[in-house]
Amino acid sequence: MSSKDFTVDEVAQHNKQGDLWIVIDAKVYDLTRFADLHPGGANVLWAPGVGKYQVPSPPISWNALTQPPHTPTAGKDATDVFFGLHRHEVLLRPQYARLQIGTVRGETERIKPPAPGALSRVPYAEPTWLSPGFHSPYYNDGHRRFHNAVRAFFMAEVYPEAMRCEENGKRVSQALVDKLSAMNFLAMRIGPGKHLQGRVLMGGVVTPEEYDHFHELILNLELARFGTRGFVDGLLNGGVIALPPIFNFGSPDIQARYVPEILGGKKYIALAITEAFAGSDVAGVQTVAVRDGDDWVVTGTKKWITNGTFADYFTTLCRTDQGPLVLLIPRSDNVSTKPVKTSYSSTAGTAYVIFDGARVPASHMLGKVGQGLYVILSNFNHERWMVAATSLGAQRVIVEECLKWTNQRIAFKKPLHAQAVIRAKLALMIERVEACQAWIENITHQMNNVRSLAGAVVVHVSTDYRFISRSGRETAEDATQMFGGRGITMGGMGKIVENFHRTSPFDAILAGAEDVLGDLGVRQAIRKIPKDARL
Ligand code: HEM
Repeated sequence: MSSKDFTVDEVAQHNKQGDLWIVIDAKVYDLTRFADLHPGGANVLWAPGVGKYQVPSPPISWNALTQPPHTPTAGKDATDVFFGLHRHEVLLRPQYARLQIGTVRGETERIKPPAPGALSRVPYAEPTWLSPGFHSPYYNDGHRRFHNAVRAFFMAEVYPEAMRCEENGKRVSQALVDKLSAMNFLAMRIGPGKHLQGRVLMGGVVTPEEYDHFHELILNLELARFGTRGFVDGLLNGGVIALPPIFNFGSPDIQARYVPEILGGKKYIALAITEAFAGSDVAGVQTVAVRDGDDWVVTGTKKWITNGTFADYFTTLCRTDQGPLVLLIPRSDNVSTKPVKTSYSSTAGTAYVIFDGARVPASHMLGKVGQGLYVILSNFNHERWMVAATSLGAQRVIVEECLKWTNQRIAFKKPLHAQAVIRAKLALMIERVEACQAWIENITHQMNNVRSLAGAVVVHVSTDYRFISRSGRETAEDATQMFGGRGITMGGMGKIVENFHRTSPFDAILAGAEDVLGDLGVRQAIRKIPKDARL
């Protein structure tokens, strides 16, 4: 017998205070010294059925639903008790993994976390194009290769920092930005276009010519899988929304001077539109630009500016005596920022920005005087689509969280999903996420096939955006009910649901309030009703 191979009888003898072993999924843990340090307290570990090892019951499976009457397993072995109270990741943390002293003879572990980057096998946890047996008209093998590379890279390189920054509120590290920049992450997030020319994307897995909006959709959906909304916005979202006006309206000199260092991750940029004075009514901004010789002098404030706390440049909407104007304003002694504490993590760098007579040369105009609203509004559609994609990605993770949780949580002596009311909530969140996916893929296909988001597509982006953000909040509510106290607790079992419940309102506000956008979509549709259309 190997020293790490214990019989069931041996394990069962270590079942008292001062000598406590338990088995979780065929692995033997010595909790004797850990008991007093256990965050859940020591006494729960002496509870009947915990230290005393029993032959594990069959795993509670999704199929159990179809096999009534279900055999209750609560409290009969430490595996089920453990997974009713902790996420699997607890066992993988090095300080806890070392509590394992061996395995139970003749048994093998059954509960394995998917390998980093692997697809989830939980139903609905992946979009259908990634699910065995399904087909899609939108994705090809190149998209699959890209997806594999992105998920593996994100899980290995980005996920650990996402967890840290979401909690400690610090901005993304330069080391990670450098790694992302080597993949041309920010350039890819802006979408297909001339700015990709000559770049090696994701290590060369896709060429700039092949790169399309479905690649971009994949990036957004994968980012959302972290369940860290603040960090996702902190991950250079400022650049995603502030650079296009430079591409589309900046002079060649301005582009040559600023774009390379921003796409290279050496400098940061934010989009400065919203103010305490004006949100969805962008035309109401109060920040003023006054012409003084060859310069513009800017005075005013901006609020809720994503990445603003660490931005070097601001793509800024101002008013002038001849109409709205967008200026690229570098940080200077006359530009200051301070954090705005919102309900998501300050890793997003959300800022209050004060322009106090900031002077910029006229060469920094992005478009003409009077054209400012056009510059900004033409940028909004892409941002809305991105926010909708982020919301969708997060909703899918919530569906997976809820399916797993209701499968492993025992209440009233049955898995939670033995309750019809829980299954009804699951059905609703599944149908919402699949409808959102179908809708966004349709829009993405249109984006691949029109030169700019115009006419009918804009109508759809507006209503699509509203549908997805509303679905997100309904799913957040349902998920929170299923997780109970855990759904309102930061950290632990319900941490992803809690994060989504707290941050899903962002999806209904960023890039224009969802109600304003829904109304915009309907007004545009009304304008398009043929004059001779009658019932
Ligand atoms: C290897 C064994 C174990 C380790 C490493 C461990 C670790 C932890 C940790 C880190 C937490 C804090 C919450 C979290 O991060 O999820 C926790 C909470 C808790 N643990 Fe354990 N635990 C173990 C076994 C058990 C067992 C067998 C029980 C059985 C009764 C138990 C009962 C609890 C309870 C009741 C809480 C509080 C849960 C809450 O606040 O929602 N733990 N444990």
